Amino acid sequence: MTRENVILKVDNLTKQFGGVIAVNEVSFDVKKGEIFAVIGPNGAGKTTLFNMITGVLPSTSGQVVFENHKLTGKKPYQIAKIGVTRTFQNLEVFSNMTVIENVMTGAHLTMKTNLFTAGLRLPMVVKEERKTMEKAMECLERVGIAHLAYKMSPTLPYGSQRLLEIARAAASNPKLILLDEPMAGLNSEESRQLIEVILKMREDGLTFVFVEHDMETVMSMSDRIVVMDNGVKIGEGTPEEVYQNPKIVAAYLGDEEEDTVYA
Ligand SMILES: Nc1ncnc2c1ncn2[C@@H]1O[C@H](COP(=O)(O)OP(=O)(O)OP(=O)(O)O)[C@@H](O)[C@H]1O
Repeated sequence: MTRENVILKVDNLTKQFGGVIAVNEVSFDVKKGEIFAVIGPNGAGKTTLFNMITGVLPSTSGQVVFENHKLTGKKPYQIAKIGVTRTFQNLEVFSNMTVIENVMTGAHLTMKTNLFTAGLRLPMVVKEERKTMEKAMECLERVGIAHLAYKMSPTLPYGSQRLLEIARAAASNPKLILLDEPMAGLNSEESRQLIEVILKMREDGLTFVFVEHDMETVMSMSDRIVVMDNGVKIGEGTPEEVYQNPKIVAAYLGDEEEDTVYA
C-alpha cells in the first residue's frame, strides 16, 4: 500500500478503563475510497475504537492521523471540520425536527455565519440559509429520501431514519464517514437500499469505515476487514483472506455455524 493513498492511519491506539484494556495497541491503515469493516464479538472494543477516532473518548496512548491531520486530542466538532464524521449505534435523529431540519444541523459546521449574525438576518445570513437548505436537500436526494423532507423525523420508518442519519453526516462535507452498526434493526430490503447508498457515495469519492455484526453485509460490501477480539487486532485482510484465516475463524467466524447471535 503506498503512503499517498492512505487516508486514515490508526497507530498503536489504546484505551484503558481502569483495569480493562478495551483497545490494546491497535494499528491499521484505511485507503482513500475504501469500504473498510471492523468486526469482532461483543465487547471486542469496536465502539471504543470509533469513539477514539472521532474524539468522543480520549485515547490512553497511540495516535490517529487523517490525511495530514493528527486527530488525537481533538474534539468531535474539530474532527468533523477536518472531514471525519460518524453515525451512532442507536438512532440519533432529533425527534422535534423535520427531516430536512435534521440534515441542516449536519451542514451548520460548514457555515460561516454565527448566532449573532443570524439574529440580525443580514442578507448574507439569508443567502447562507438558502444554500444550507439546498445542500440538505441534495444530501436527502443522495440517500433517496428527498420526498420525505418535510415530514417529522420520528414518523419515518426505521430504515429511512438510518438513511436520514447518513444524509446528515454527509451534509458536513466529510471525506470519511464512520458507521457504527448501520444495518442493525433493518429488514433485508432496507439493508439492500442502504448498501446501495453507501456504494454510490463511495463512487462519489467518500471513504467508509464501519462496524457491523451482519456478516453477509460485511463480506459483500467491504474491501478490507480488521478483526478484533478482546481489544486486540487478531487479523486483517480482504473478505476472502479473513474467511480463510484459521485464527479468525476459530476466534470468531467459526461460531457462526453454531448460530451465535453477534448483535
Ligand atoms: N465507559 C466505559 N467504562 C468502562 N468500561 C468500558 C466502557 N466502555 C466500554 N467498556 C468496556 O470495554 C470493552 C469494549 O467495549 P466496546 O463497547 O468498545 O465493545 P464492542 O466491540 O463495541 O462491543 P459491541 O459489539 O457489544 O458493541 C468492554 O469490555 C466494555 O465493557
